Amino acid sequence: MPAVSFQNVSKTFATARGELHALKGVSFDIEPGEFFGLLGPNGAGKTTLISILAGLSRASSGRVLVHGADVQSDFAQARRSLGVVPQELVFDPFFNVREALRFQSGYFGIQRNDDWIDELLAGLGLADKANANMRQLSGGMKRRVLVAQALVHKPPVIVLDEPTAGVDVELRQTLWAFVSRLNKQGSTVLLTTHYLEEAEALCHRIAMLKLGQVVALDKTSELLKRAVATQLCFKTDQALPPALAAQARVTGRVVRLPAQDAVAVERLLAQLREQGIAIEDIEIRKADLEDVFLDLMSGHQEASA
Ligand SMILES: Nc1ncnc2c1ncn2[C@@H]1O[C@H](COP(=O)(O)OP(=O)(O)OP(=O)(O)O)[C@@H](O)[C@H]1O
Repeated sequence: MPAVSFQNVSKTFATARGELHALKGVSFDIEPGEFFGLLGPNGAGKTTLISILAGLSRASSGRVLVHGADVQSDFAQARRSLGVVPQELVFDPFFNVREALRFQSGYFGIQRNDDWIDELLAGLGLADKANANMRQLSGGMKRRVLVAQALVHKPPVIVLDEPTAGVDVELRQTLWAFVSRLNKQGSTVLLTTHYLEEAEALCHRIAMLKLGQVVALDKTSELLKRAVATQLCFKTDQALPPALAAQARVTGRVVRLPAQDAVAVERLLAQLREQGIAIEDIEIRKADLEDVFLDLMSGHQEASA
C-alpha cells in the first residue's frame, strides 16, 4: 500500500476573473520509506496539493489516501499518519517550547511524551531552548519548533512545505541531517522546495508540477540524464551574438552553454573568439537538476507523465 496516493486530484478556485484550475487531475503514489520531492515554479499548485493532503482544503474532485485512509472521509486516521510542517510561522506566544510540544502531543492523545520530545529537541538543535518562551525565539528557532511540533506524534509520513525558505545554512543542515535520519529509519518524506540542489541531494524521486499538472515524474537520477550532460560556463560583460544567446542560460555575468563534448566546447570557444567576446573563469560543468527543471518549465522537453 502506498504511503500517499494522489488519485486524479483537481482543484478549482472561483475568482473574480472566473474559474482558476489550480490542479488538473494530479495522480501519483509515494511509496513507504521514499524521500519524495514535489517541485514546480510559483503558482504550479504545490501548496494547494499539500493543503488537500493535510485536510486543510478539499479537492474539487479526486481522492487522496494516506496509508489507505481517505483524507476527507477518514480524516482523523489520515491526520495521525501525517506530520505537516507548514510554510508559515504559526505558534502560541504564551507557551515555552516544551509546553508547546506537550500541548501538541495532547492534541494527538499522547501523554508522557517527554523522551521523544527530548530527542526532537536534541535532533533539531533546540535542547537549550526547551524552557524559552516562544516569543523570545528567533525566526529560525521558531521554524525548528514547528518541525518538532509536526513530528511530536511520530508520524510515518513527514510533509515539509518549503521548510528552508529564508533560513540560514546551519538550520538547513540541522534539519536535513535530522529528517534524513528519520527517513533512514523508515519515515516517508514529501518535500516541496525551490532549492533544487537540496532536492537533487535528498530526493529519491521527484514530481514536477506546472500549471496544475504533473509534467515529469521519475527517479532523480533518471531526470538528471535528460539534461545535456555537460555545459561550458564562463563570465562575460559583453552581449552574446544571437546564435549563442538563443541556447545560453544567462544569470547576471554568468553564461552557461550546452556542450556535449570537447569538440563542441572548442567550437563554442572559437565562435566567442571570432566575435571578440572577452570571457573569464571558464569551466566545464555537469548539468544539474536546475537545468532539467528550467528545460521542462520552458517547454523544451516532452511532458512524460
Ligand atoms: N484560495 C485561493 N483562491 C484563489 N486562487 C488560489 C487560492 N489558493 C491558490 N490559488 C491559485 O492557485 C494556483 C496554485 O497556487 P499554489 O499556492 O498551490 O502554488 P505553489 O506551487 O504552491 O506556488 P509557490 O511556489 O509560490 O508557493 C495559483 O494560481 C494561485 O494563485
